[in-house]
Amino acid sequence: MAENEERLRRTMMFVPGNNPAMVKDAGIYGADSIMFDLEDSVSLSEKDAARVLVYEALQTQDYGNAELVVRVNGQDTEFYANDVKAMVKAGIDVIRLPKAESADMVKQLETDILAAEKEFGREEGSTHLMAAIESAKGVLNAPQIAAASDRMIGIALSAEDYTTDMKTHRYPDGAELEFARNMVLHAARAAGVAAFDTVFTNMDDTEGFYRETEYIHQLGFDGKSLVNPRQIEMVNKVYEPTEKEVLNAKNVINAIEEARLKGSGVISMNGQMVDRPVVLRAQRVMRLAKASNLVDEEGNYIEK
Ligand SMILES: CC(C)(COP(=O)(O)OP(=O)(O)OC[C@H]1O[C@@H](n2cnc3c(N)ncnc32)[C@H](O)[C@@H]1OP(=O)(O)O)[C@@H](O)C(=O)NCCC(=O)NCCSC(=O)C[C@@](O)(CC(=O)O)C(=O)O
Ligand SMILES: [Mg+2]
Repeated sequence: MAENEERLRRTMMFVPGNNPAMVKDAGIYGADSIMFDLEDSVSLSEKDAARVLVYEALQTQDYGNAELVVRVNGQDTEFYANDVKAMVKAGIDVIRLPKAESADMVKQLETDILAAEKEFGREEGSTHLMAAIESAKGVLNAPQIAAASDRMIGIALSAEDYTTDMKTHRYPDGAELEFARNMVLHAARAAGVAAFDTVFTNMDDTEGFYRETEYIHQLGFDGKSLVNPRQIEMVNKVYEPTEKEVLNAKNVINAIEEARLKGSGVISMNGQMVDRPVVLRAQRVMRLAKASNLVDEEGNYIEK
């Protein structure tokens, strides 16, 4: 990936940290981000074993280009400190803080990561972090949470815990999540970090999964947290640009490059004004097209 190119994070798949087969094979499904879980999918009696299993896997397995994330246990647990230390030592890309409710919690994680980087000789600042918003308090503090650290890559809505906190549960139309989704999304965008929608847990409801993914794609989320590899291809399908969108994006990028050579930042293309926001959208379409193998190295659409 080029230095300044924004990483695509359409799919962030949870992998229970106590399941050796799933941990070993997690790289074969093509998720943009693999998220090893040490928190709620791991029973209390297996917490230490899961940490060791994930640590070993990070030393020995090849997960290709996937971003590697670990969801550590909460800061109020006896496992949190050892989780953070072990994962920083292993060289994890991102630590996901569950049940984030304040900027102070994020700053605490930042402090703990820095201490571990120093202790284990990791480059300072090389470990990134993200926060999961799982309660009313977390939603209301989402703007401060998202902006709390330079290491922050994104915030995620966690609807299972959130709906429990709100004394409701999940409904097919998602009305109970409307406020939280919009808060998380706006907080992320205002802080310049990624926004992840929540997991969808009914593996057999393909229609419901597509409906929810199309909705959050329309809102502007970068992607979703997932619990099963079968969901990856469905999300990628929803985020895949159409041929018309790719051709238009390519034309926009060509036209603006020509205009810049002539010293102009705004042009008209087919009667439509093309300026910076249009160019940024076109660049994102081209990144998505590349990830879906719709274009060649030069960005030309590959006819099927
Ligand atoms: C759901 C199910 C049991 C279904 O099992 P099934 O057996 O029907 O799956 P199949 O499709 O038949 O599996 C076909 C092949 O894929 C392999 N495979 C399946 N899943 C895989 C996977 N995840 N990673 C790698 N490999 C996988 C499998 O081993 C098999 O491999 P093989 O035998 O070789 O063919 C299974 O997927 C699973 O355990 N998921 C993870 C659950 C989990 O992590 N929950 C915690 C996170 S949520 C949470 O905490 C709430 C939250 O906190 C969220 C937030 O914060 O966002 C909030 O508050 O909202
Ligand atoms: Mg949760």
